[in-house]
Amino acid sequence: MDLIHCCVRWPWKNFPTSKTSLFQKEERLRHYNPLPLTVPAFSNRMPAQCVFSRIEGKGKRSPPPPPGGAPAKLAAASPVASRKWRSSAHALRGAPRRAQTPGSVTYVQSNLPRRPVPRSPRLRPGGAARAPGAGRTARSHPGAATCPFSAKMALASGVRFAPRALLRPWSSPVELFHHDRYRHHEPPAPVHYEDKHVSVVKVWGGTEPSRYFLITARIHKWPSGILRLGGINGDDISEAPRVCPWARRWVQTASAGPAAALSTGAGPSLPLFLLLAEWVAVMKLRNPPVNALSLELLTELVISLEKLENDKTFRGIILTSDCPRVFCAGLDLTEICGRNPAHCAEYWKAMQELWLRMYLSSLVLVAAINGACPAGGCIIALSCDCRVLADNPKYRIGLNETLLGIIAPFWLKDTYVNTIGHRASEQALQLGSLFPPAEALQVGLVDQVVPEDQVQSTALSEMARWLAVPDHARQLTKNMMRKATADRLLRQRDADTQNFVSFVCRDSIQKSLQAYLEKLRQRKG
Ligand SMILES: CC/C=C\C/C=C\C/C=C\CC/C=C/CC(=O)SCCNC(=O)CCNC(=O)[C@H](O)C(C)(C)COP(=O)(O)OP(=O)(O)OC[C@H]1O[C@@H](n2cnc3c(N)ncnc32)[C@H](O)[C@@H]1OP(=O)(O)O
Repeated sequence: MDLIHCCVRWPWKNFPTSKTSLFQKEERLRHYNPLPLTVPAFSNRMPAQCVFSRIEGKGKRSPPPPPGGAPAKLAAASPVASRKWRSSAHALRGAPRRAQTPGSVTYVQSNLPRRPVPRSPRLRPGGAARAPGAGRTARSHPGAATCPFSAKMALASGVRFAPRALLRPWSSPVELFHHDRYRHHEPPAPVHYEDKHVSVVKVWGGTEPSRYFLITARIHKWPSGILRLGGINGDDISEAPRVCPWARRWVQTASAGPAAALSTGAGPSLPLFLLLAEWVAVMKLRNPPVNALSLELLTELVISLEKLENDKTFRGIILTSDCPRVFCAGLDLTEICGRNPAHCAEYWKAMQELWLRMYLSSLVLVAAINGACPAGGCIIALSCDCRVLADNPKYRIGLNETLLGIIAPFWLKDTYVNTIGHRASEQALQLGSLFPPAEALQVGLVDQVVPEDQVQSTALSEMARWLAVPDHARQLTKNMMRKATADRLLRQRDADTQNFVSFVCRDSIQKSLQAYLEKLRQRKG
């Protein structure tokens, strides 16, 4: 099994959603001293992923910070680092204006006016209908002189934003643009911003109401090349054909996870205005040939889930398969065929544990089903919050236990009923139905059926949609919906294990399992 850390642009975890909190933050920010802040580093926990950067002056570029330097320190200080870092604006008040290090990453913010700025609506989406005074707001902002990037962005997009918005360390006009689109329920559209230092070639929005986006940026002052950051299309993170070495390194390390990016010290030195923070793990099942749930794989899955649950950096997991044509073949029949009762018991306990962990996981679990998904494979998928199935008639999904001469235990049945309803489950369970994609969608077993090459990207889109909901509310709701089903197993866990062991150890069942395995092997030949 593989754990791949994949970046999903997700800036909103700490973003105030209610009008009051938004207002409070604005009020605080209004009184910030407009001194330029040198951002010493970044932390993957910072709510601010967007760091405007500018290459100041014509001097030599400063080298990237050494490994274990400021970034590592800040990361170590995390999660309070971001708070400290934000409040450093206060600390700097009254301090002499610092000379900017050429090439250092700085916030684009300066000389903010203290006059009130219209607050609502904060932004208006750009496009043809430019909001009245859009350009004026940005141009008349004294900081605009030293901040052509933001001014131009405002002009180009036609959005009207308060200059102080630039102070908000967790946000940028680009983000605000999308946030606003989100609020107004408008479809996202590519936008184009220009500046002599940086041009954002395109901002690829997700489908509403997701708030992720991928940014393609050209960095003029660096050896030219287009750098695509983000990864909502699944795999664009390493697509950096001709970028400066720092950028390349950052992109490479970023795909290995935030920790790796930090440990090289590559992140903060980049002249990029986008840093990625919130992380989604992509878990790839890799137990060839068919990802049968062996005891080892079950154990691995349980451990990985626990790790990810405990690591507050993660908010979601995309579960998919690394084996061609098969998502998961369900229980590894060799683990229950010809084995002693103790082994069968251990095996079944591991299966229960995995189901309980997945079913009640506080993370968002999205199944990107890129292959056949029978029996236990289907249960793994049903334990997720959302399922995206590749549109291939060979990729069938369902609980086919009866065809093997065995019976789905009550908690498998409950999971089925909770997903597709009683009558459909009654029918499908008795018949051991395996649904092709179109039928699976119709019956409600999966949420989306998409072409095979779009499974991962759709799963990411789905993930963004689920992550758009505040964690606590989503988690409590999930718990409310699923707890009773999980509790039922928790109450009878030992009895269920005994049932399973005595059932599968029966001679008749062993014979039918053997025959089924034999049939599978012969079918191959
Ligand atoms: C009143 C109540 C009382 C008691 C209740 C208590 C307990 C209930 C008891 C039991 C409940 C148990 C619940 C079980 C849930 C399950 O998951 S059972 C497993 C069901 N799985 C299947 O039916 C899937 C079978 N496999 C396939 O259909 C195909 O292999 C698949 C479509 C997945 C892939 O097809 P293909 O790519 O063509 O591969 P092959 O068929 O050629 O297979 C390649 C090799 O893999 C071996 N294999 C396949 N599936 C399994 C498996 N599940 N376990 C182990 N091995 C498997 C196959 O034999 C081939 O092996 P070979 O290479 O030939 O050695």
